[in-house]
Amino acid sequence: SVSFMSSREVVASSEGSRVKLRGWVYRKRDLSSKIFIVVRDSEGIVQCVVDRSNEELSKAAEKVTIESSVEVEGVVRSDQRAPGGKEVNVERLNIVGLADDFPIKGGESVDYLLDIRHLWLRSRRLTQIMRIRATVLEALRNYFISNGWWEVSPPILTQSAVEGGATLFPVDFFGRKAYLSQSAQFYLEVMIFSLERVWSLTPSFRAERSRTRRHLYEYWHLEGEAAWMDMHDMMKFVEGLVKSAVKAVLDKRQEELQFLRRNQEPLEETLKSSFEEVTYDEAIERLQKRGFKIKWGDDIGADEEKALTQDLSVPFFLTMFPKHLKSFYMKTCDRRPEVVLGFDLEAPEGYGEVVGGSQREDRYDVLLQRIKESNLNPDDYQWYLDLRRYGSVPHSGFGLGVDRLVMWIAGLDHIRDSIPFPRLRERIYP
Ligand SMILES: NC(=O)C[C@H]([NH3+])C(=O)NS(=O)(=O)OC[C@H]1O[C@@H](n2cnc3c(N)ncnc32)[C@H](O)[C@@H]1O
Ligand SMILES: [Mg+2]
Repeated sequence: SVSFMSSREVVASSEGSRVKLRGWVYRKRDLSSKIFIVVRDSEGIVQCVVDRSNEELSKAAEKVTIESSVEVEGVVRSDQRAPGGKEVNVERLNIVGLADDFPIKGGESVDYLLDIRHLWLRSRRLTQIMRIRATVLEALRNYFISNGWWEVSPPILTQSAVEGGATLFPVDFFGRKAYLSQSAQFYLEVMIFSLERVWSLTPSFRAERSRTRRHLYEYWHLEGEAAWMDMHDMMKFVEGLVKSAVKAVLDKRQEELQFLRRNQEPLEETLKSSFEEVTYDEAIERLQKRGFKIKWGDDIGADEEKALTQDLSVPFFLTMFPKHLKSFYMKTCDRRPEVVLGFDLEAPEGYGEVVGGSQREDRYDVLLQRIKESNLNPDDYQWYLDLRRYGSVPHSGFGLGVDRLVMWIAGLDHIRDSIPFPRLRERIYP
């Protein structure tokens, strides 16, 4: 007997082949002499045709509803009008699960579609995006592993604010205050004294004040930390990491990029170019030339990032920030103590920051001073300070926003479509 084939295999089968496929009813058209049923599976769609002259088959075909799960058996026939140029002449149709009236018919509001995200994720557009996301994740993991970095598993329940107290989500931990992790960084810094080069992929949580198209409240955070590497060493590694993800999508997800009508030129150019380093000083000058009322020491926010990246096709590094703009753990520049060895990777086409990283302050007394300057309680960071008391080493690290990287590579307008279940200011359902 014939075994089940994917929609891709069916469309690739030659005329006259007998095939069996299964999936969900994506579209249905009821005509006088035929009923067209388009079946969707994880690989794509296939048009199946029921001839009305077959009464028993027609009864089943009339009964089937959108998103019903079905098994189909029949013979492949070429027809240029059908998706992929092939269709199946149905000889057997088994309704596995008859669907209720499917609530998505087209034209629904974004808010309503987010309310039924658990059903909207079946849509072809989100399915293409989730395949791109999976390929990005696979490439990122493989890049670390193939370069000999060790995956570690940091805690999510923590008592340390890494990126400031304003975006912490507090958790009641049996009467003690804890927080959902903003970043695994400090725990990765522990691990470099044994494994030297480590990485983790975890959810990070940010109680963001601003609602923008590139902020989630729970996002997927790929972080790396390495002993002996300085800021520029780490920037070189990050460039290779990001390029590996872009290359994987260009090589393996062409169908999806074309379905999304993503202009691939910037991605292709990214692979052919090296990422420029633009210092904060230079960025301020560029913004002033563009008419921004900005001076040295001001923050470079979303609008400024957009202006700096809008007309570019290749990511670039923004480096050497004023100390007061950045986190306490960043190492100050010996030549310019008012500047820290921090870097952000800015994605082109207006997407902005996708990676934040730095060389870390490895001197105990300077780090302690920076903690105090930042109005933090040194007692909360005693274990982190300890790392500078027992064989401290120069070291650097970074955090990459997976959802932001997917948003840029797939060319999305809003970060919410880069992740299956976006956590937004008003949304933790479904
Ligand atoms: N190990 C490290 O050195 C990471 C460091 N402690 C850190 O958390 N840096 S970061 O705050 O810039 O966040 C890193 C990246 O994490 C992403 N990010 C940061 N915040 C968000 C939100 N709210 N939504 C989505 N993505 C976000 C964005 O791409 C940032 O560049
Ligand atoms: Mg940042």
